[in-house]
Amino acid sequence: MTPASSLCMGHRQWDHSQAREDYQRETQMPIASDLVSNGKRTVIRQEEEWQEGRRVMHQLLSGSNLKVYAGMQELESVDMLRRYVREPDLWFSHNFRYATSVLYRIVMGYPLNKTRAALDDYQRVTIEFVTTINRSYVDFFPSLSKLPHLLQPWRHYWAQMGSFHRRVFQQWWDPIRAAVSKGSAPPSFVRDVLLHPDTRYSGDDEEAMYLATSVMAAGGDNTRMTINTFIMAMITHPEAQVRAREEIDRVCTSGRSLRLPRMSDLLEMPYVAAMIKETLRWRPTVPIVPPHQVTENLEFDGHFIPAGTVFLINSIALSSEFDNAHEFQPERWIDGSEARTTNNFWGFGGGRRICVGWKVAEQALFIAFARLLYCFELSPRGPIDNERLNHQTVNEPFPVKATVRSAEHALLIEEEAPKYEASFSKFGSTAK
Ligand code: HEM
Repeated sequence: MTPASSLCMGHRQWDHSQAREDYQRETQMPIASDLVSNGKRTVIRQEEEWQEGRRVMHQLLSGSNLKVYAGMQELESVDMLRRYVREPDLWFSHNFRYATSVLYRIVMGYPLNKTRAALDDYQRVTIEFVTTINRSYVDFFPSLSKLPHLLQPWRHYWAQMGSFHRRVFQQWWDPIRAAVSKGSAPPSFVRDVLLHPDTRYSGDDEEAMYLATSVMAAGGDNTRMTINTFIMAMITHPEAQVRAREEIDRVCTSGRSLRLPRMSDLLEMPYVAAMIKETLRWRPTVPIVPPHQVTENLEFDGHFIPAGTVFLINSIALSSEFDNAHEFQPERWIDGSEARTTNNFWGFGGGRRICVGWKVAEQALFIAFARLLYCFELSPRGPIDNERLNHQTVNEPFPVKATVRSAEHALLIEEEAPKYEASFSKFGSTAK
């Protein structure tokens, strides 16, 4: 991959370019892909190896599956709200737990029954991988990886990181694999799609492990970071917080009767829906999408782009094209398509490689945003620099005060909690 020049295409033609669906990744990344990912993390796999995984992952976008996932997301969000009430200072940790639990239920089928140490390892793996992409000069000049190993002093460091990631994945995968083989696994992406005989997935056990854990990691961590960004937006733009809450109150509060927002409220809450795009525009969760490659000659906006051209989607540049780009203004997206998150929007990438979990993410974010705002006032608990999101830290990234809005809201959360507990204890353990 050799980016030779830079051409700013802008965001306005996004739908046009996306519709061509002719992007693939043929770019080699000897560090991020080969050494750190054993060549098997789907998001940076090359076209041919990637296709089989993508065929299988498409099930994540099916309407009937999304309904099941919505139930899981509603359930897990109740646990998140309860944790916010009990330990408000650990808000960032509750966001992480919610995002990870949702993906664990979807992919592996179980509620999140992991120890703190296992969760920390898992988060470290994800953060390490994400910060590896586009980081090493070897990935920009892949021919360096053809040098004799003795002349590649960087190899050892990255290979060790890759071994650690593989070990952690194995610890998460083995129990699920065993439960599926024994016939005791609950419904999940792994049981019902990936390892199901009808799917005829052609990868071996290791391929399956990387696919399942890639989906979990890509989905969980991007969702976590986006919720953190949303919290930052709320504490620095109180007017947006008030406006969203008014919209949610209109739907969920009637006199003294309260109910939690539901997934089915999405169309009734255009401002909250628009917050999804605006959060991802304001401070993009994936600032630079992994490289794409044009597979046929393309005439685009007066430019000729030959087949084989490698290009990057630079989310930060696209985001800054807007009026008042540094302001958080969800209303800029209210055009009737605010609830369809990939319409005219690049935050989930594009073309054939577009994020396969964007609908899962849309649901997870909507329910988290709406429920957090319905139940909590969010404000800064110290000085804030809204450009420092500190996504890479496992500690509090910026100081936040989350205050439950009233005793009635706290009670509502407690009343919903037994449903979550029941779903957890059915698996032989209780929520910690
Ligand atoms: C706010 C949350 C999310 C953001 C911002 C996000 C963003 C992205 C981006 C930018 C890409 C690369 C697309 C491209 O190359 O054009 C991607 C790929 C991917 N995402 Fe997401 N994503 C999110 C949530 C999820 C969720 C919830 C899942 C799983 C359910 C998921 C699974 C994946 C996978 C598996 C890939 C690789 C797809 C492939 O290899 O074909 N993501 N995501």
